[in-house]
Amino acid sequence: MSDTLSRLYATIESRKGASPDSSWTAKLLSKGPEKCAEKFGEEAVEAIIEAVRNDPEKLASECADALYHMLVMLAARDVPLSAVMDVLEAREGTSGIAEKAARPKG
Ligand SMILES: N=c1c2ncn([C@@H]3O[C@H](COP(=O)(O)OP(=O)(O)OP(=O)(O)O)[C@@H](O)[C@H]3O)c2ncn1[C@@H]1O[C@H](COP(=O)(O)O)[C@@H](O)[C@H]1O
Repeated sequence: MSDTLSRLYATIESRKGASPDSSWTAKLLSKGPEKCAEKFGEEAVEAIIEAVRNDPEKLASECADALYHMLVMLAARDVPLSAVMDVLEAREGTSGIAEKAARPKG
């Protein structure tokens, strides 16, 4: 599963500097990191709408769009997918409830 994401991230990286006429990724990246972030936000909202509507097929499709646009947003800021995976791996085995309780109060 994460192999698919890794391959997709590598494809997105390879589009840096490609022609915006032939690649949607290149077109998006050429608009800058802020636009990429905005686009991710739009796609995330579309996924939320399908989750609320409870349409499993459309939810899966919108989440695929959101994941793709999240990877584009990361690439636009030169944050590798491995950095995200490292954070997730470091959290493995720690309950979210325990993590929240251990946070410094402030
Ligand atoms: N996974 C995706 C993917 N998901 C969604 N999209 C595109 O993201 C776009 C967003 O859809 P929208 O409906 O929001 O587009 P829109 O309404 O025209 O956008 P606006 O003009 O309203 O901003 C569409 O053009 C989709 O085709 C994707 N484009 C590319 N990929 C992957 O990226 C690879 C490289 O793609 P290119 O960079 O185009 O070669 C592909 O082989 C795929 O694996």
